[in-house]
Amino acid sequence: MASRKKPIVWSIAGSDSGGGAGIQADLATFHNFAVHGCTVITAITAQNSFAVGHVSVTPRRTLAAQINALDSDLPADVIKLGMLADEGVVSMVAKYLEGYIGFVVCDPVMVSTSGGELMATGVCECLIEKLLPRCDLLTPNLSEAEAILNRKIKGLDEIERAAADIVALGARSVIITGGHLTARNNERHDYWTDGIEGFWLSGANIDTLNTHGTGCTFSSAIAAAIARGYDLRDALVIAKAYVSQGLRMAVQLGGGPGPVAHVGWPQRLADFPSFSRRLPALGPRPVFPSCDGELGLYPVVDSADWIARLLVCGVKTIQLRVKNLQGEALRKEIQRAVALGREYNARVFINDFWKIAIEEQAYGVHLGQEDLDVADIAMIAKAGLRLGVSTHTYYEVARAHGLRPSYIAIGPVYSTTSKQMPFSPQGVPQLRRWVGILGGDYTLTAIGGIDIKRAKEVLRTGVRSVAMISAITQAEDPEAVVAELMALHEAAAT
Ligand SMILES: Cc1ncc(COP(=O)(O)OP(=O)(O)O)c(N)n1
Ligand SMILES: Cc1nc(C(=O)O)sc1CCOP(=O)(O)O
Repeated sequence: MASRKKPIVWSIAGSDSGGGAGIQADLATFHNFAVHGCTVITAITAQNSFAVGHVSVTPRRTLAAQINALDSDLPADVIKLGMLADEGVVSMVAKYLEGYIGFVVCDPVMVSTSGGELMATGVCECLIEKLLPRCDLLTPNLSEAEAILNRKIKGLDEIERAAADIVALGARSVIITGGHLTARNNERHDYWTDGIEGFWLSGANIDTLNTHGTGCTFSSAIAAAIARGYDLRDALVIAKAYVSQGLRMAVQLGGGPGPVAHVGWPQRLADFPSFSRRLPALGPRPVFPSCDGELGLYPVVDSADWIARLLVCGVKTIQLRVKNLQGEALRKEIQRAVALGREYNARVFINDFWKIAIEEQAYGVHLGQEDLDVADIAMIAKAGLRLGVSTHTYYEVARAHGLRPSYIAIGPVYSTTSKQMPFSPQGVPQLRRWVGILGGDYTLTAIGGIDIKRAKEVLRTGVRSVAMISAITQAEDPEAVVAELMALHEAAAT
């Protein structure tokens, strides 16, 4: 018998006879994420796109029988909680979760899109007391967050405080989603926090009436992405993209709001959110100049001597990545690199040292994700420098996308010996996926473990630039390697 490879996700939620929300939305989502969905049906609702007509809460014995049947044979990698109609259901689920060690995502379903009550009065308190402490992530919309906190959330500015207060009630983390209150700059902004750090995810404001099942789909997409091995922050980005895509593709099927569409892994950048630490300000964001065409071969070197040696060979993009100099010696190295760039009409990017790069009027700076926490991004844009940003995951791409940089670096494609990496190689298929998502809007470069042989398959993904350290700087004949790599880039461009 073949061994089990597919992750298992349970949905403990209500059935929606209309097929747009609840268990039905969860299973459609799980299928799209290639995880196996198991269900514990907590209630049967008779509903269509207009209204919830009838709710029948599952008898205790039937609820327990479903849980026991799954627990003994199909244990959950992740559990997603949806409609928990009454205190009995909440208590039984909470009891089961006492012995469960996996990740729990809870969508505190209270009211349907059509306005039907899906949680009895008083159950919210029980949920707060018994379930919240066992939730790794709670995904309330604004009105659910208001019900949990028993107060109105009056503006975008109050959302961060509300989220922190929900965490203080016991949930390990929370993301507050959607609602008219969160629209700004024609985007919708969701806020996540675990009480220690927090961030906003901003996505397109999709103008549709067909929003039935949005919350269920979002929470089950997060659960499925986590079961697939993604980190929580990546799962949030992927799930928001999945829902945006679903809203964009949604069609009206009955007379009322139609269901969110389930059309596979998100593919378009327009559906992906961007990330920001603080509430996005009203008005336009800083603008970075473009890189004036594809970057082509992109050596990353540690001295101005290397820059001089490679620019003579015709290299048109290069990065000074110095880790062992400071003070005047560092400034002199950067000054020389900038001057060489001017002399050879090449793009010279300065890694990390954005202040000196501005002072010396470099062509551009390259920043890693940690640098983004400390660099003055607006100042770099105002000085007219190009910005390149490293990315390794969905969350980091969302963060880069929030800045609209001049280029995005994707890595590591393969494992690298030039840098200690906390990330596994992304691989060529994922690079190809990134080229599909980002390539129409961003200049890209691929980095990490790429040598001449691998450069061929990397360039076949459609990426038009390969960045590399060791394949050039450790080569016996760097000039010959550079000539061959430049020819490969030229061939790929034609
Ligand atoms: C083109 C390119 N891509 C990625 C990196 C890595 O930058 P960063 O994450 O800042 O890490 P360090 O280079 O500082 O170790 C890069 N330098 N260039
Ligand atoms: C500096 C660096 N950044 C990476 C990233 O993925 O962000 S990979 C990497 C090292 C690239 O060196 P080599 O070409 O020798 O593998």
